[in-house]
Amino acid sequence: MPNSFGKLFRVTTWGESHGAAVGVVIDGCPPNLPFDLAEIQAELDRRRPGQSDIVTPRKEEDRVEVLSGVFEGRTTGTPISLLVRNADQRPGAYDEMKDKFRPSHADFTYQAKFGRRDHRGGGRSSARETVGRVAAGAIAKKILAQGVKAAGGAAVEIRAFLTQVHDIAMPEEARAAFPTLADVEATPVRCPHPATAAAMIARIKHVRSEGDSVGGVIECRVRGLPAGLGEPVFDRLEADLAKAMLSLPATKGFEIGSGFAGARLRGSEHNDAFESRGGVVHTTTNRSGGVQGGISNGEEIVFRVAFKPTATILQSQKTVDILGAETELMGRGRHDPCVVPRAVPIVEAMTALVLVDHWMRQAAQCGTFTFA
Ligand SMILES: Cc1cc2nc3c(=O)[nH]c(=O)nc-3n(C[C@H](O)[C@H](O)[C@H](O)COP(=O)(O)O)c2cc1C
Ligand SMILES: C=C(O[C@@H]1CC(C(=O)O)=C[C@@H](OP(=O)(O)O)[C@H]1O)C(=O)O
Repeated sequence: MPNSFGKLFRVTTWGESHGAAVGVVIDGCPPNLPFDLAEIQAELDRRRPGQSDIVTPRKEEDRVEVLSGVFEGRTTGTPISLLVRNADQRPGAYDEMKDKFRPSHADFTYQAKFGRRDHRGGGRSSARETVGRVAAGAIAKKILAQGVKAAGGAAVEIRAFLTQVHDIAMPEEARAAFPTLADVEATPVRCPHPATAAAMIARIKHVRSEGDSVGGVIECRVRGLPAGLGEPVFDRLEADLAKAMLSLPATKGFEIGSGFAGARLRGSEHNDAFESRGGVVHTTTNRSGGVQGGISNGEEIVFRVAFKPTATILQSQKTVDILGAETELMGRGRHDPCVVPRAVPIVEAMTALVLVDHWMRQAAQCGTFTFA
C-alpha cells in the first residue's frame, strides 16, 4: 500500500492537486484524545499556498473538515477521515505539459510507470498531497504533547526550521539553542536567525525575479523523547525517519547527527561519551543525533533534510514530448520559487507520525506483558 505509512498509527493520504479534494484517513489513533479542529487548521495554515510573498500564489484556504472518527469532541478509536477541498485549480497552465515532460518533475516517471497520468498540477505528485500528512501530523503532535505527558513522560516537542537556502546558511553558533516556535514563525522563510532569514528572503525574491528557483536545508530537532524507541533492524528509528523525509517531494538528502561530516572524524573525536546526570544516563556530546543502534538514547533527535530547487521554473528548457521527440518547454503557472519554507510543517508532521508509531510499537511489545 504505497499511499499508507506507519504500522500501528497508520495514515493513508489520497487526492490530486487539481481534483475535487485532498485528504487523509488515520487508522489506529488512540481513543479519547481531545480533538480540536482549530489545532489541525493552525498546522495547515503554516503549510498552505499563498501564505506569504515568497511562496506559490495559488489561493487555497485549506479549510479542513472532519468526516469520521470523532464524537463529542474526542477521538473514538475508529478511522479518522479528514478532507480539504481544492478551490483554486487552474489546469490550463498545464496544457502544454500534457504532452511535454517538465525537467526534474514527476511527469516523465509517472507516464513511464502508469502509462497515463493526471497531468494537471502534477496530479498526485504535487506537494498538495502533503495536506493529508500535515493534518494527520497535527493529531500525532497532540498525542506526543499530551498523551505522553498524561502517561507520566515529558511532553515531546518537535521543531523544524531552515538552516540554509541556496548558499546562505545560518551561522554555526546560532544553531546551538532549541529555537522557539515564535522565532521560527517570525519570518515567512522560517529561519530563526533574523539576519540569515532576511538574506534568504532576498535571495528567494531575486531568483524568482529571474524565473528561477533555489533549494535549501531543514534541520529538525526533537526534545523530550525517552530512550528506547526504534525497532532494529529494519525499522531503526533513523531508518524510518529517513524514509519519512525522503517520501516528501523534492527531498534529496537526509543526515542524522554528525551526518556526512562525521565521516571525516576519528572515533576518538566522534564518540559521544556517557555521563550520569542526577542518576540519568546522558551523553556529553550528541554526534549520534539521539539515536544509537536504531534506538533513541534520550538525547535530542537532530537530523537534516536537503531539498532541491523547485523543478518548474519560468524559463525555456530542453525536454522531450510524449512521443520522444526533442522539444522545448517554458514553465508556466504558480510555483514556489523555493519549496523549503512551506516544507517546515511537513517535516514536523512526518516526524510526529514516525514517533507516535514507534511509541505505540514499543508499548505493544515491551509494555503489554510482564513475566514473573
Ligand atoms: C512544500 C512543497 C512545495 C512544492 N512546490 C512546488 C512547485 O510550486 N512547483 C514545482 O515544480 N515543484 C514543487 N514542489 C516539488 C515537486 O512536488 C516535486 O519536485 C515533484 O513531485 C517531483 O518529485 P521529486 O522532486 O521528489 O523527484 C514542492 C515540494 C514541496 C515539498
Ligand atoms: C497547491 C500547492 O502547491 C503546489 C505544489 C506544486 C508541485 O508541483 O508540487 C505546484 C504548484 O501547483 P499549481 O500549479 O496547481 O498551483 C503549487 O502551487 C500546495 O502545496 O497546496
